[in-house]
Parts: sequence; C-alpha cells; structure tokens
Amino acid sequence: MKKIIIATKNKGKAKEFKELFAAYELEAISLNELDNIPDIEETGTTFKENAALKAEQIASLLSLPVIADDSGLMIDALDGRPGVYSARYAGEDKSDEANINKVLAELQSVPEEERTARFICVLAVTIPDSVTTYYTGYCHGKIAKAAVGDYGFGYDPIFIPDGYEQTMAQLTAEEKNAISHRRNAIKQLETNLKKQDLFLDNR
Ligand SMILES: O=c1[nH]c(=O)c2ncn([C@@H]3O[C@H](COP(=O)(O)OP(=O)(O)OP(=O)(O)O)[C@@H](O)[C@H]3O)c2[nH]1
Ligand SMILES: [Mg+2]
Repeated sequence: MKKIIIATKNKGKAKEFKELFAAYELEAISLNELDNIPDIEETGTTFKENAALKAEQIASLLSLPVIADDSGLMIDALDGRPGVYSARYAGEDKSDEANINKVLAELQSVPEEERTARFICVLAVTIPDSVTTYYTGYCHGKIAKAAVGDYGFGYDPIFIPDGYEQTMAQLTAEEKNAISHRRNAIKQLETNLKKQDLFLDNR
C-alpha cells in the first residue's frame, strides 16, 4: 500500500486517518510511529495557521510530503469557543474530560435550541519546495446536556450531529467517518490525492 504521513500525535485523529485513507488504499503513518519527532508549538490564532505550522515544519524535518490536521469545536453560544484552543481549553494537560466539563458548565443555562455548534477540520498539505494547500471540512450539530458514549475522542460524548439523536461517541467508527469534519475535509482533497505527489513510495 502507498504510504502518506499525517503530522499528528493525537491517537484519536491518527486512528481515524488510518480508517479514512484505507478507503483510498493509502496507509496513513502518524508521528507516533516515527522516532524523535519534536512537538510543534501551535502559536497560530487560526486553524489554517496551526495546520500550516505542523505540516511545514514536519515536511522540512523529514524532507517528505506531509498532511497536518488542525481541528476543533466551535460553539455559537460561546462566540466560537473553544475553537483553535479546543485541545487545551481547560488547561495544558489536554484532558478531554476537563474540556467537556468546562463546556457543559459554560452552557448550563443555555436552552437546547441555542446549543448549536460545529466541528471544523483544516488539512494543510505540504510537499517540500512547493506551496502549502488547504482543505476544510465541517460537521454541524448541537451540544448535549451531559456526556454520553465511549467511542471517538475529544468532545464526541457531548456533540450530537444534525440528523442524529445520539452523540458522536455513541456512533461506530464507521458512522462517524461517514459524516465527520475530517471526512469532509478529505473529500475536498480527494481529487488532488490522485494528482499530487504525496506518497512516500514515489520518492
Ligand atoms: O470530539 C471531538 N471529535 C473530533 O473528531 C475532534 N477533532 C478535533 N477535536 C478537538 O479539537 C482538538 C484538536 O486540536 P489540535 O488540532 O491542535 O490537535 P491535537 O493537539 O489534539 O493533536 P495534533 O494533531 O496537534 O498533534 C482535539 O484535541 C479535540 O479536543 C475533536 N473532538
Ligand atoms: Mg495540537
């Protein structure tokens, strides 16, 4: 199988990329499988900036083509927060449970019809010595009153996608991968997957 590098250390994302790219007969390799990869500081104020920081720094370090994902949850009643700061919303230790509790507390008095939200995923694709390109996907829904479900990662236990009664964490991997922001961003990239020189085997 052709291999493609996904510049993430997030195990939940890495698992989903493996599943999503398998449909294109591509093997996604995450940074957890490579040695001596430093953490990239996410100093940007937009998803696009952070995706570019990760893709460009890892591509230059490895001298290989790289895809990075910067993603997060945007809640309308919180003016788009946690947004770019989704991973660290409740602190630097990136605890999913603490992040969820913080969001639920902030939304405690917000009624169901005002709990609208969306996940966003921005993919940055860097091929050494050429310009970085970007692909964006969304998944719309609303925030539940309590956390339910064991699948997925991050805020999945409190996110109810439009058209569903269950949270994202109650959906199987297959069901999430059919509707997720990550899936929708990869769809944008799809035609370019064929024409871009993205694969390790071509080097
Ligand atoms: O419930 C969720 N389902 C998802 O599908 C999802 N996708 C993103 N998120 C949240 O957004 C942060 C990304 O932040 P992020 O892009 O900086 O990634 P990260 O720091 O976790 O890893 P890396 O890819 O940078 O190595 C994550 O930690 C999560 O809190 C999600 N939550
Ligand atoms: Mg990060």
